[in-house]
Amino acid sequence: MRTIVTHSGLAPVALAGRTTPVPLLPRSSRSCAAKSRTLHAAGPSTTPFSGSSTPCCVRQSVFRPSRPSARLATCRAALEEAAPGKTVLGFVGIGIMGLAMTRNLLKAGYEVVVWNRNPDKCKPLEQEGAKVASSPREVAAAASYTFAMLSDPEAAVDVAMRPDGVVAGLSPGKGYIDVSTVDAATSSAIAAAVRSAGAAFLEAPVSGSKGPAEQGKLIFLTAGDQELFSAVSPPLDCMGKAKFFLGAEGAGANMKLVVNMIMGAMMTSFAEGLALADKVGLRQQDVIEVVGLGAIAAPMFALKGPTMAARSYAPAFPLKHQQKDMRLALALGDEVAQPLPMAAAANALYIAARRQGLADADFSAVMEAVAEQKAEEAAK
Ligand SMILES: NC(=O)C1=CN([C@@H]2O[C@H](COP(=O)(O)OP(=O)(O)OC[C@H]3O[C@@H](n4cnc5c(N)ncnc54)[C@H](OP(=O)(O)O)[C@@H]3O)[C@@H](O)[C@H]2O)C=CC1
Ligand SMILES: O=CCCC(=O)O
Repeated sequence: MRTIVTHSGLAPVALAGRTTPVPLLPRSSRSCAAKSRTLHAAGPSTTPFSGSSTPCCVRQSVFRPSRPSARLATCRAALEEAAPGKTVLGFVGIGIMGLAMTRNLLKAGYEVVVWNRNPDKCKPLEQEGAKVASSPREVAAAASYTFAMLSDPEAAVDVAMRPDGVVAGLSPGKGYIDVSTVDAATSSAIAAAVRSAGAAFLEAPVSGSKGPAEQGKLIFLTAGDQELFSAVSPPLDCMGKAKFFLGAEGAGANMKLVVNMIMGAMMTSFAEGLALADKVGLRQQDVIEVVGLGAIAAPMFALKGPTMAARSYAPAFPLKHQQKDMRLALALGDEVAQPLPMAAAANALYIAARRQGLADADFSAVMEAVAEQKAEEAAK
């Protein structure tokens, strides 16, 4: 597992529901007890709990308000490194990704307590040894570290903060790791609620889809409490091939939105290319092969091209989630006055595909919106 501890020089913080970059004050970092595989890629990172007894990899000053933060006041319990046979893990949100990720934790020998809104989705995991809880609170109360993989910001907030939600089951010494794709403000709000319960928070959205989730080859884009990052590194390593610690919470969410915005626009461009090729009598299979041999070759094109040519869209990454990510990325661009015209055009196509009833199909079904648009244009 590749581990990278880095930071961007700007720590995203949520202010009045917005994500605002705050400059980090430069200071030399010092490395202590760093894991041998930890690579300090780009300078210092943020300091985790000041009162923690666990050594951190890097330390630095971060601009903070003069009032002591809730984080420093409440999060003092040391976090134990997770280990199979010793640590109980929780997982809420057993969808496409949650199912595959939990399976890898079970395979690694962890005791796992799970919850899903639709309890039927927990049944296969129960047969594989997971315990099924009746609420998110029950999961967090039973587990040392609880992971969440939920659809969108609304679901993430609800599962964390409802009366029988995760936060109600947390206490000092526990941690909450939200691996859902959400915006930085949502993540910061959840982080504040988690810390007010005395627990630690890590946002850890993932790059990689159903296949990498099944193969334990996800890429974790984490930020938040670095001590929790260290404590849950063993389970992260069961589920992924690389993990980044990017600084204060918000940085992981923003990184994920940047990556998925690029991916979403790449997919629409690819779909347009396939549609145009078809219109001018080229074989789509030939286009896929030519693209795969040149400078714009991409694993995504190789994986999705043949099924797009066959107009078959079994969901690995549901289109409604890709459209949500485009929406969140555009909102982020709006906040920081960054024009994103390509992403905006791509987003319109994902919206069109949703209107065609393709929200639950794979995001490559945006092909149908492209083809439809071309047909409409031709009819004009
Ligand atoms: N699929 C992929 O390739 C990837 C997805 N992601 C991100 O991971 C997250 C999950 O994706 P994925 O597993 O594909 O999606 P799914 O649609 O398969 O799963 C969504 C999960 O969220 C739960 N959920 C939705 N709304 C609520 C709610 N209001 N209260 C409680 N639970 C709720 C669903 O419960 P229920 O079953 O009851 O509906 C389900 O467990 C998303 O944020 C997505 O963007 C990130 C990387 C890759
Ligand atoms: O959020 C979904 C990402 C899908 C992928 O990285 O392949």
